[in-house]
Amino acid sequence: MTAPPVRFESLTKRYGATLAVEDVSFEVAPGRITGLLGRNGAGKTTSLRALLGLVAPTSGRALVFGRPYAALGTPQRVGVSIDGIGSTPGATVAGELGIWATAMGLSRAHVERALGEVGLSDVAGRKVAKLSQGMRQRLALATAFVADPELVILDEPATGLDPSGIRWLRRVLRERAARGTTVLLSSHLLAEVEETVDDVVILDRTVRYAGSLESLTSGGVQRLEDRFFSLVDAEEQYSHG
Ligand SMILES: Nc1ncnc2c1ncn2[C@@H]1O[C@H](COP(=O)(O)OP(=O)(O)OP(=O)(O)O)[C@@H](O)[C@H]1O
Repeated sequence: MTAPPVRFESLTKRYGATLAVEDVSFEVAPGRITGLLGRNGAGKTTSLRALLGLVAPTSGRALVFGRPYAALGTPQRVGVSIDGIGSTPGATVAGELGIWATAMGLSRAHVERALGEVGLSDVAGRKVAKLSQGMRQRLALATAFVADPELVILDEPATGLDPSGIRWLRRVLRERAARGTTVLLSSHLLAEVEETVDDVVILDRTVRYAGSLESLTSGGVQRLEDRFFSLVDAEEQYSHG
């Protein structure tokens, strides 16, 4: 049997006295868009960082195509956008993306295709430092897309986008998924991703729900936000978070 693109097996991570994630298990289905949803501090980034080998689990494991990410051998299969994975001060848009492409042994044509896909071709020569937050999100997406990967992992891709940017993101991710790419994205913006995701993992230190959006919302009869709060019982914390 082929391994799923992403599989968490009882992953627990402690930072000293803080239990960031506990006994997290779920799978991401191929060719679908899965939203890892939770309030601030629910453990989304920790889970994605553990998946990418950027933090060591306290116990359990998280696998990409059945292996630890570091043991994948073909990292080009996975595109990643997550905070803290480098950005080169002073680089231009095309220069920054070119650094990634070169590191992965890709050609200039990959850079141009990815810039086109995220609508940044016209600002290829602009300094990254001069980009708006929305354009930075597009560049982060281009970084994830540059190798034309089978799996894309995006930490909070909707943050900083205005309503038209969110619509645009939805369209770009849908087009990717239609071509067979699997997408795992994290978000604390429930309304923004409600129309984007096929499957949902609700995280509140541990998994509160993992399954299709359709089942969670009874085919759209209930709002994702209402179902979310009924599962995590965190309205108070969320409104202050
Ligand atoms: N390096 C660290 N050292 C200590 N505690 C940490 C560290 N990283 C995260 N935490 C804690 O672990 C918990 C989960 O944080 P995490 O960043 O994974 O959540 P999140 O869902 O991504 O939140 P946000 O949406 O705010 O980024 C929080 O209590 C956080 O304070």
